[in-house]
Amino acid sequence: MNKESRIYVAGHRGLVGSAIVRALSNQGYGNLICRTSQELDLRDRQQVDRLFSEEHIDIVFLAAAKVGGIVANHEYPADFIRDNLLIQTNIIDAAYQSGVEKLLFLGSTCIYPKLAPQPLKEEYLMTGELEATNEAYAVAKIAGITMCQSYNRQYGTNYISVMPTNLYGPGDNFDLEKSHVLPALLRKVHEAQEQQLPQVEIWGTGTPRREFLHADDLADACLFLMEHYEGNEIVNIGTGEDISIRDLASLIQSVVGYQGEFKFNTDKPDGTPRKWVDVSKLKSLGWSARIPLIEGLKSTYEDYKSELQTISK
Ligand SMILES: NC(=O)C1=CN([C@@H]2O[C@H](COP(=O)(O)OP(=O)(O)OC[C@H]3O[C@@H](n4cnc5c(N)ncnc54)[C@H](OP(=O)(O)O)[C@@H]3O)[C@@H](O)[C@H]2O)C=CC1
Ligand SMILES: C[C@H]1O[C@H](OP(=O)(O)OP(=O)(O)OC[C@H]2O[C@@H](n3cnc4c(=O)[nH]c(N)nc43)[C@H](O)[C@@H]2O)[C@@H](O)[C@@H](O)C1=O
Repeated sequence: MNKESRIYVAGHRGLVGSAIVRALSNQGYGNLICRTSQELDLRDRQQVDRLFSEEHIDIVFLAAAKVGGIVANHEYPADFIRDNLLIQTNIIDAAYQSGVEKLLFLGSTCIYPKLAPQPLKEEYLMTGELEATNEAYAVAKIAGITMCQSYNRQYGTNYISVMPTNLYGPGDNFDLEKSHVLPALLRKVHEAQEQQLPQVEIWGTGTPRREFLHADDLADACLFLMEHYEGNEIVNIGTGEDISIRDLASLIQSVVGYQGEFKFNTDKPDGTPRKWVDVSKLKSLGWSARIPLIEGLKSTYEDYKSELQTISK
């Protein structure tokens, strides 16, 4: 990858894709190719082939996917497996057919078994049963990883796969039914504060533990790996520190300045008990996360409030 490379960021309006575009622009990569889902439906192979034949793409960041929180994954498994298999298969194969130099595929730490030993090492892939709430999504991600590895072996391509932990940041999805926990709790606590509500509902027991990485750190890691890593082995991306959902809620409470209480709705699923990421491979390559959770929460909350102001104008 060099500063003249023609770089396609699939999913450039999403949480991850927009952070990758910011990072590429900040580092002087000027030839960026982007399409919204309205302009190009990545589930349609003909449309994908047309993009690759017209744009002479050198590099691909595959950050387009159907993404959602625990309940969305659980309720719409068919949509998650179909859309993700189509999007990633179309892009990976079109990239091969058109001679793309290098591609980065975004997986997720949900590919690891539900009860894998902690912290999650890359070698735990396919060593046990997946978490039921996101099995369909995880199977699609595992297919994407295997597809990249198989193309590398058979066709000599240079495709890498990264497994980020739970992400957050500006431009996240704040829809209460479909989003992940961090944006959902920021919104719920903010609205409870505004409306002076005494309680905020938290799904599940509050005991599951998750690791949260800011999207700008993730994007920085993706660029670093595209510049410095080649290989068939998957690479975890995280901070190496996790937190319980209950403690995350308390942290958000302090950021928003909310005085009310939390009520735990145990009719909602907990999901995987823990997803603590082993980041030793990434560290040994020379990269570590920089944005502390509390700082990332504060800036994401400020961003959320400015978005609300823009919408209300
Ligand atoms: N968010 C997280 O916590 C984590 C995310 N990841 C992975 O990172 C990647 C990006 O996730 P994230 O940024 O959070 O997701 P978002 O939902 O924020 O963004 C996804 C993007 O994909 C695009 N997209 C979806 N369907 C189509 C389609 N049919 N055709 C064209 N474009 C489409 C959307 O485009 P448009 O806006 O134009 O509609 C959107 O910009 C995914 O692979 C995800 O699995 C991994 C671990 C954690
Ligand atoms: C990134 C990752 O994201 C998903 O897996 P998940 O980590 O379980 O995601 P989540 O952020 O939705 O929940 C984390 C925890 O938080 C609890 N929780 C409390 N209150 C709310 C709440 O209000 N909303 C949500 N969404 N969760 C809540 C919730 O019950 C759970 O215990 C998959 O898409 C998976 O495929 C994937 O890759």
